[in-house]
Amino acid sequence: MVEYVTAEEMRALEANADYYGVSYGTLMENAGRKVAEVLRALYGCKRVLVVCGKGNNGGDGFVAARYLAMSGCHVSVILLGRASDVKKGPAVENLFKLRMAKVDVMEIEAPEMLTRESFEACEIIIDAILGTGSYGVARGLAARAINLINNSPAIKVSVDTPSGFDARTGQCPLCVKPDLVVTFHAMKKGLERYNTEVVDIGIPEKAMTHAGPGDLLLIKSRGDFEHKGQSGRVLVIGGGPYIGAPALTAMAALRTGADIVTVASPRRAADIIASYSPNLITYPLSDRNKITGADVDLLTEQISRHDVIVMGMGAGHDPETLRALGEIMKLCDRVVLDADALQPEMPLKGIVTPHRGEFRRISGIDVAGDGQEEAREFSRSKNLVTLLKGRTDVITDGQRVKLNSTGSPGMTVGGTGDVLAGITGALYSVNPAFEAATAAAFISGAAGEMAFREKGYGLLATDVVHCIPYVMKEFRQQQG
Ligand SMILES: NC(=O)C1=CN([C@@H]2O[C@H](COP(=O)(O)OP(=O)(O)OC[C@H]3O[C@@H](n4cnc5c(N)ncnc54)[C@H](O)[C@@H]3O)[C@@H](O)[C@H]2O)[C@@H](O)CC1
Ligand SMILES: [K+]
Repeated sequence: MVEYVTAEEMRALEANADYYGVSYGTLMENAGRKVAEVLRALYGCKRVLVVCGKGNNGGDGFVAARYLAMSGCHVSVILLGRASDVKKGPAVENLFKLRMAKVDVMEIEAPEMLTRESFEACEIIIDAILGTGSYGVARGLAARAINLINNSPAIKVSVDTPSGFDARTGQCPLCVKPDLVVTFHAMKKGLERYNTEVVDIGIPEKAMTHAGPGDLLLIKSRGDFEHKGQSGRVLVIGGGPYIGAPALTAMAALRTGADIVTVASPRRAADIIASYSPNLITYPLSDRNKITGADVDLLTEQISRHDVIVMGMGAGHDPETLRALGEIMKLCDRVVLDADALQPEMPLKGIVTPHRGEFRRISGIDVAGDGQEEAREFSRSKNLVTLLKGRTDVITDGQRVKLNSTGSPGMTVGGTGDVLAGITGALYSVNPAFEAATAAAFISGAAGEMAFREKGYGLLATDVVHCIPYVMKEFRQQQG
């Protein structure tokens, strides 16, 4: 079976590779070198014209041109724009290296500079105009260059995708008609119709198996939405014997970007939580001290008004409370279940976030090794997503499995599990369960690492909450 990656998944893999030590620059170097190698092996050292765009696809073209020139081939380069239009770090660096290697680069400042003659005086054209960053129909200089390339008798080799190919849709209304596509890492949907060679560019195994910043690129969060409420409404149901736990969950959900977070708690807890922070909306339940059967009807409307319910934290295990939690669970559709809501007799669904002891309680299984197989089988049989917490977290929907190894030793302090549940709830309110749980595990651990750098073993769960927006901002900005 052919393994496909989408343009978004490729971006995520590249970001994870960078995080796990193979930089964007190294990936580009490998990509360009591989194109030059394939071309030399198939066609020998002919006169080559490399047509480069301003993004990273063009960057690959600069690298390929340098390698071909170094191996003695006659190479010239057309850049569709000015050198100053090349903005992305690795592409800028490789344009510089190309100039240092004394390869002629012609900067195209106006459409008239693109003439038929320049595309006919070569035997091979490397098409490095647009890659996976392309969307919609090719425009401007790119469109003109694509037409001229297609009218040239030269052999055409496309870098990663034929320019003009929209990797999001697999559509190609106006694109280069290549003799060969050299695509990176894995097949992209729609490329089957071309003569395509897949080459390895050194994305490390860990970038695929482990959560990383790339997993944040696969989810939506605040900033991807325009109106209030669109970034998610989360209802936290918990509290009773413990009061801080649901408050931490709610604060974490807010810091992750949820628009509206409501905490439904027994009255005593609700009053105290309301006094913690003006950011928290509380919904007092019927009893003063614990969640009871009388709350089931009371919560029906609240549940319908929120996108995701996060429940269990701080509720205690009074039998009446557990019975009520089970009944409330039946009313929920999208739900994150933690702590006291993790009981074997409950109708578990959505995302469960057990540590190993809780996992034993709900599955009857004592995890021996890394827990991957046990968690996967449990998720498959219950049709839910498991986020099994540990030194290395396991996230699985029964089919896919991701590991997460962010986190710090200081996170053994109480309350960090409540924080993770809150992050998970906020992301799940606007994303699919598996992607939300994976990104949540990464963010929670990375926030814990940041808090540990600042506070060492004195870190508190509230410090982790404080760091959530910083890590989300940092990792979303770091893209090649
Ligand atoms: N991110 C990375 O580090 C790596 C990226 N790689 C290469 O980078 C490519 C993706 O790079 P980018 O994300 O920079 O994107 P591209 O280089 O594919 O294109 C980006 C540029 O094209 C413009 N554009 C988009 N659609 C257009 C259209 N229809 N008509 C005209 N212009 C259009 C955009 O405004 C942007 O300036 C991959 O295909 C691959 O070749 C490889 O170097 C491996 C490493
Ligand atoms: K291309």
